[in-house]
Amino acid sequence: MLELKDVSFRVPEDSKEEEKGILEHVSFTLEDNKFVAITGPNGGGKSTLAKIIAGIEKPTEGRIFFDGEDITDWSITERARHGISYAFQQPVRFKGVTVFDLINLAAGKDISLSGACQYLSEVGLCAKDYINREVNSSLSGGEMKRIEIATVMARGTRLSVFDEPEAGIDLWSFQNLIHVFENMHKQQSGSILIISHQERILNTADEILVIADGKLVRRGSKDEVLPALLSAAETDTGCSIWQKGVQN
Ligand SMILES: Nc1ncnc2c1ncn2[C@@H]1O[C@H](COP(=O)(O)OP(=O)(O)OP(=O)(O)O)[C@@H](O)[C@H]1O
Repeated sequence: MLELKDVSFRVPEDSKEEEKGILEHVSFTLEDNKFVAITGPNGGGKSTLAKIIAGIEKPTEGRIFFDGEDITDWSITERARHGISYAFQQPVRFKGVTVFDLINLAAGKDISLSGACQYLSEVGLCAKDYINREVNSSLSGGEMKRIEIATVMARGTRLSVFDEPEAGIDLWSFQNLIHVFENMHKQQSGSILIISHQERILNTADEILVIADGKLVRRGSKDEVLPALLSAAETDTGCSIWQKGVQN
């Protein structure tokens, strides 16, 4: 379904003529109906990779294919139209738009109030308290995250990319969030690519990719990757755990 071929993303270094490599020669394929988690140290390049897949950033090198078609030069809108959804690490707010409008817009067709409320309930929000609220700064970060996850569910696209959906979500809601992703996966309504630092989310994945220092340093099933990450995390600190415990 999705294929990244030798993708790099470089930016000019401040006050230098050299370039800084944020992502370096990343290649992988993502099959239909798979749940893939991307993890790795802070600043490793995970969000940049997600943005490149969604079309928010353009790779400086390499190509991206979706169903065999080269989508590297496609805009976010074109990618969304062809079935790629993206949930931001820090969701965008829309003044003057209600939560209902946003879910309705995401669904791409007129849905009933109860249909929209169902999505909110699934992400642990009391629908009647939120459905008519404006998507503005009065909503907390955790509420925004959950509303955004509800909109991605309403879109029901072939590939849903979530950037740290757990960020800012309280512990109780986090348990429910795990079920949301488990259910999405069970329903096999598309592929899920999720950036996460949470063991429980990584545990739900069919496959884990580890991105460190801009490179794909490890890829495998959770049984292959997770034990190495966890044991390294117990005995080590800092960036080296990602390199040491996870090398092929
Ligand atoms: N456009 C840009 N210009 C300069 N530096 C950038 C740019 N985009 C990303 N970076 C840098 O690239 C590195 C990777 O950022 P990215 O947000 O992809 O990391 P991450 O793995 O998602 O981190 P985290 O786990 O903290 O969310 C960071 O050091 C970031 O500051």
